[in-house]
Amino acid sequence: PLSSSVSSTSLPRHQHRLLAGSRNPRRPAPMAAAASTATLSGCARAPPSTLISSPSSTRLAPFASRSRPRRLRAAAAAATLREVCSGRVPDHVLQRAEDVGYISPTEVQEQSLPVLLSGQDCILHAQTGSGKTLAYLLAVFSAIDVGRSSVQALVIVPTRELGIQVRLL
Ligand SMILES: Nc1ncnc2c1ncn2[C@@H]1O[C@H](COP(=O)(O)OP(=O)(O)OP(=O)(O)O)[C@@H](O)[C@H]1O
Repeated sequence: PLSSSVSSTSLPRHQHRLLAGSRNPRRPAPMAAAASTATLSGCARAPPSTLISSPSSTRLAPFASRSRPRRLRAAAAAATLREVCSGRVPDHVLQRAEDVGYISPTEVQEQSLPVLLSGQDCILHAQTGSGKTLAYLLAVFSAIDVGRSSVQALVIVPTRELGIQVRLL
């Protein structure tokens, strides 16, 4: 149930999509789907997908400058990352995030985490290096049960290089 205004082929490679609990098993997730889990709360009756689109995403830089992380707009956020996650992300995950310096959310995180953590489908549309990966990983951590040994979330990325980056984060 993706937003009908966004087709799976019209988005550039760097965009990530989070499909939180597909409600239609006959409709496969698009190739660019970044993560999927069947255990997000409220997924069975979640409203249609939300498209989070950072204004800066319409001004894509040349490929050379997109290939390295951008300076993040984190300091201007009103709430801390911990506050935005509002008790839905395990404390040890937030503590680890703070230990490595993730105190304030980036713009795309600030906008998307309330939606993601409520269990809704969400498409994140923002420049490379804007913090999309951490946003959907926090949503995954809020949904999985670390006591279970079965696979509960799947992150699919289009290149091996991106897979390594996600794993490092
Ligand atoms: N809230 C934050 N505070 C500080 N640094 C952050 C924050 N969120 C992410 N970062 C760092 O910013 C860098 C870019 O983030 P990330 O890889 O999540 O961006 P992205 O939008 O997913 O990029 P891409 O489109 O290339 O996959 C990473 O090095 C990450 O560690």
